[in-house]
Amino acid sequence: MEVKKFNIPGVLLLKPKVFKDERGYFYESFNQQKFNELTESPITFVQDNQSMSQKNTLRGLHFQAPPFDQGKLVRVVKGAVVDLIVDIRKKSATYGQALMVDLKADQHEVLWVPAGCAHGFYTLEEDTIFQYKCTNFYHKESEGAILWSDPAFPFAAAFKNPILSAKDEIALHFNQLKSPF
Ligand SMILES: Cc1cn([C@H]2C[C@H](O)[C@@H](COP(=O)(O)OP(=O)(O)O[C@H]3O[C@H](C)C(=O)[C@H](O)[C@H]3O)O2)c(=O)[nH]c1=O
Repeated sequence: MEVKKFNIPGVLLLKPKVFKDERGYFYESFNQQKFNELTESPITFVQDNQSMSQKNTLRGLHFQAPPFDQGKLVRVVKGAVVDLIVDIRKKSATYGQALMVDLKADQHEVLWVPAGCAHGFYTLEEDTIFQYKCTNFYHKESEGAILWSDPAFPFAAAFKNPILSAKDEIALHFNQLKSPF
């Protein structure tokens, strides 16, 4: 399996081996042993999520505060996204840094987003299906959101007038965030 690291510590892009034959393809989208070897820690997942979004939708930037913080192992099942990550770990050398990672269903890549990062994605195709494993359960009271278009991030220059939820329309500016990490 190929693995790519980024400037934000802990973020990993995994490219599993894809087996193709006359029927189509097969690949392991998650393998606990291989994942533990890569992250060098016994990370387990307790909840799987899936969302479908129209083209030009932006979901995020979201996180859950400890003790309900979530690491997410994300992938695109249909369509394509630009995955959006911001490091909100106060003691991190990359605190406030943003990352954009292209994820396309036909590339079969899986992205690990560690807890302590705000996460979102922007859809590039109609009916894009996004699937992800979470290391902690959903806990609404622990949810936090940062405004995707904050000038501290490069996202507003990249995406024009995306479809947003009411919650995401009014999220906090980054400089108002009191990060719980
Ligand atoms: C996240 C979540 C939501 N919900 C309910 C709450 C709402 O009634 C409905 C839609 O939730 P929301 O609008 O927060 O969904 P997204 O905007 O896709 O949120 C996600 O967006 C970005 C991409 C993330 O990384 C997070 O995993 C997650 O916050 O599903 C649940 O019942 N369980 C859950 O785990």
